[in-house]
Amino acid sequence: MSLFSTAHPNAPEADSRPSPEALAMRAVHRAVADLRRGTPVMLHAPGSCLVVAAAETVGAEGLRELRAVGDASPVLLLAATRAAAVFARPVALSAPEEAAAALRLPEALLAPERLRALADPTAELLLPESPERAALPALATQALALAKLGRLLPALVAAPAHDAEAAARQGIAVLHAEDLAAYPPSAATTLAPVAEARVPLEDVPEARIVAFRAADGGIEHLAILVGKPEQMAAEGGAPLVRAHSECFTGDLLGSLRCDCGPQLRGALRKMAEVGNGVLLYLAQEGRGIGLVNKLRAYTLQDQGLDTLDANRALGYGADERNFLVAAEMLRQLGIPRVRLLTNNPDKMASLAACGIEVVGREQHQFAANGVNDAYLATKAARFGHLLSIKE
Ligand SMILES: Nc1nc2c(ncn2[C@@H]2O[C@H](COP(=O)(O)OP(=O)(O)OP(=O)(O)O)[C@@H](O)[C@H]2O)c(=O)[nH]1
Ligand SMILES: [Zn+2]
Repeated sequence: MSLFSTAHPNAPEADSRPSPEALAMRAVHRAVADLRRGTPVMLHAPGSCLVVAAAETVGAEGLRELRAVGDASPVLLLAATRAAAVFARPVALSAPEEAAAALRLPEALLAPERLRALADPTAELLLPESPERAALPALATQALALAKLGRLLPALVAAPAHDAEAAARQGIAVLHAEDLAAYPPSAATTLAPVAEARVPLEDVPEARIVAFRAADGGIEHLAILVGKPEQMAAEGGAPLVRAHSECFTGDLLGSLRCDCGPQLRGALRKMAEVGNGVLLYLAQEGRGIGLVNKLRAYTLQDQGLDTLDANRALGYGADERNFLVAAEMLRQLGIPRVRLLTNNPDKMASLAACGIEVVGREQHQFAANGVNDAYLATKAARFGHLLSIKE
């Protein structure tokens, strides 16, 4: 029987439609993918529409499309921290919750390379004229949140619009603001194990890897199981667990800028020593800002900012992670109680808030290496990590 035959046993019923949640998630993914490609998308809420494109990816074609759909000339939306640097002075925000500012875009600035430079604090900012502030359009903060979901710089060309249907007819993805607001929790609940294999490791001969995939189409999260932690949990024990956020540079290349490599290998060695444990390898590169933005943050750190202020200069928060995914993986593995290998009290609180019983903490500190000393000191001083730092 052909896979495409309508008589296929798994063919959907004629009247079966995806659930509202599935449709909402699909709309977010399409919007994120379009922003990453430089295509405009439209955000829609009762009474307002905003058409936006990412300043770092949009090209001439995307700008033409955006202007064809927008009602007024576009402005540039920036996170408040980035706006302050562009205006070369702190931006007075009218309300404390206002985390964004808008900039007028005269024709000279409405060019892809100018927009990229305005968005990116590591680029040289050569402005033909001094920038002026514009009124912040409705849905601006939601639009910037969408850019962050795509791990893009929170910087968007934006124009108010009135007709979502006309935009859809032009092939522009339309996203309801409420679907975007509901997105992060709904994505974590769709996690499911998709593959499992025995993978003997240098330090852990008895290791298994279980890969979990979410319906968000993102990179899979991995659980590395040492020994039989599920059995220990079933008998009421609390296995050793490390929730480790991916760090391409530290984990894979042995970068000296951070402590991730030693923490990863050290956690696995510790679990091998005690006979069991779970290392959750979470696809949360750069504390959730993605590898590209982490590299930008490193450039800013070489210019004198610390790891926290570098994130803020990019328009991101100090730590964009949540541990819903980690909690869901533990639940599905049958491990509701854990002893956590960490120096980060927020990680413990965050897992506990997601329903995991954290019965204890094991210190997970490794000696500074001469390059990461300031990074570790910042973690202790500004993130509240429980590290003992030698003066
Ligand atoms: N944005 C940013 N991310 C970084 C930087 N250095 C390391 N990271 C990322 O930070 C994450 C490492 O965090 P973890 O080791 O999981 O956790 P932690 O918050 O340090 O807490 P511990 O459990 O005590 O290690 C990884 O995703 C790294 O890519 C940096 O300078 N900037
Ligand atoms: Zn790292």
